[in-house]
Amino acid sequence: MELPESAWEQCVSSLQSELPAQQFNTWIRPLRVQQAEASNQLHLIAPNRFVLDWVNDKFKSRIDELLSSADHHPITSVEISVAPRRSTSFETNQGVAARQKRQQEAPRQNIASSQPSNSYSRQPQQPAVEMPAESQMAQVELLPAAPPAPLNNGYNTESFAQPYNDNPMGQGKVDKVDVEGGLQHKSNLNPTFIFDNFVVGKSNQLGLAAATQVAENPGGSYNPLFIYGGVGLGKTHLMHAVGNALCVRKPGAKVVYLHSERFVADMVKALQLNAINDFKRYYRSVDALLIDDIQFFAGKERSQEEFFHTFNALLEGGQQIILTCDRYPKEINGLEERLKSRFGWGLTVAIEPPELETRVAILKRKAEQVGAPLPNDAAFFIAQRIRSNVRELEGALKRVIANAHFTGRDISVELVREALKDLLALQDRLVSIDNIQRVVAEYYKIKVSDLHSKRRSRSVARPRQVAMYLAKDLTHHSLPEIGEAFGGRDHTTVLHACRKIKEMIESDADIREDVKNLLRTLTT
Ligand SMILES: Nc1ncnc2c1ncn2[C@@H]1O[C@H](COP(=O)(O)OP(=O)(O)OP(=O)(O)O)[C@@H](O)[C@H]1O
Repeated sequence: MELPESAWEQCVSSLQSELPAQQFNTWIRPLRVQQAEASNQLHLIAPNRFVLDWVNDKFKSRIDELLSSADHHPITSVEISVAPRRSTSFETNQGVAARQKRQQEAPRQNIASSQPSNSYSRQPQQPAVEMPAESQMAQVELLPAAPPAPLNNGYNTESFAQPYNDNPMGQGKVDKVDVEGGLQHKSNLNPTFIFDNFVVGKSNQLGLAAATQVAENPGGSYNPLFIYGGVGLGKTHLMHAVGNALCVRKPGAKVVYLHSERFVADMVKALQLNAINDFKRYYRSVDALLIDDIQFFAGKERSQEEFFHTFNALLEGGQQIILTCDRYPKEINGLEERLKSRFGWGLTVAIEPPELETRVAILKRKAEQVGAPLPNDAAFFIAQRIRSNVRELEGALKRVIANAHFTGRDISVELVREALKDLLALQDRLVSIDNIQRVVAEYYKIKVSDLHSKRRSRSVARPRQVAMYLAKDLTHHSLPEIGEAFGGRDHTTVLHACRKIKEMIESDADIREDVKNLLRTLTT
């Protein structure tokens, strides 16, 4: 191994232990080492300017520090630049030729005018040469997308993009219908999922920043935009927000949202009806393709194959792709390697569960939207009880509002307690001190009795402190009560444990991960 590379590996593993997984995956993981000219130099490649600027701003000094003190071969000069343009089939002459062929094949009668109505400002593209992503950004303002093909084989393209009605607020996905040259196109965009009503906090600010960038520069260097994170955290909302913004920016833009299961179902249907070419043409003609929950592609080889080609064609044409997933691309089992690696070509951002203040802000905003006054103490009460999922937060709020409506009372903590009685009772069972001790002991592979014991070895003392911290955070027991439940300890011991773990959550990635996992187990 080249010396700078092994120094970089060391640096990466230090950063991995120092940073939250979300930050590590978003900013450090995509960096690549370029062949260095001297053993004390390192040249890193960032996939795009967004990552480059962020890394330079936030992590460069730490990277310099770690590399200059690398064990055997300190690096004295570190340079980071943006990835050169990819020299794959995407931007090769064959790629351009393929796209031109698609355009020529598209039937003339469907082109209303020589100006494409469904593209962003696009310029003819030069055959590709290796060039930095800077020039790529300008260059991907590309050719018109292939105009829509006529329907044949009796296959109605409308069915490609049925609304996928998974909106828990109950409005359903409202379709936008464009009629272009006889092709009925449905965007499936939910008009209520917009940037304006997306509440930002620490947990989702990266996702929002990336989505905003894409809305401002579709088909630019953040293509594809890959948003990942747990259930009900706002991935779909952000994706629609980009789509809606694109339609405002360019009325008539052909933006298509669909769930990955719909893509699979439509593909199967197209195969059955012998209409796979229509299927291909349809998806390759869009300005932006938004596919939700792509983990459902796992294990579906034919769909992956088809999606792979669609994906390539869209990227090649400078058309924006946005994908969401419940996990980091590399962690999707059953997905072809070539897709995994392509998913990381643009920008990958994580959305984390919202912290307390963001949960309160979301509740207040949602209540305001429906004109229901929600006092702060009631909002805090709900937000403290429902932690891991915005969709559940919304569900709880809906129940509270409905209860206030039917009983003719104002919303208060008391009313919240009544409206959410069954949910809170279930939670109380889940987050009793006994259960916390059981879950923590299981997680750290120790015995519950160890948590009660006087043993002070690190392997027991740290889990005990974590369990005390969780007991304070999740239950309503006082410090003396918690101390009592941990082998009759003093309340100052509990207080010390809570402070220590709180501090470690900031400074120690392992503890942060442990607490996050335990919270997830205990609250969902
Ligand atoms: N930051 C936020 N501000 C306002 N609303 C939010 C926010 N995050 C999530 N929501 C709302 O929470 C609900 C669930 O969000 P969404 O459907 O986008 O989640 P998801 O991450 O795509 O979940 P899944 O993985 O289940 O598809 C939506 O109604 C959305 O509007």
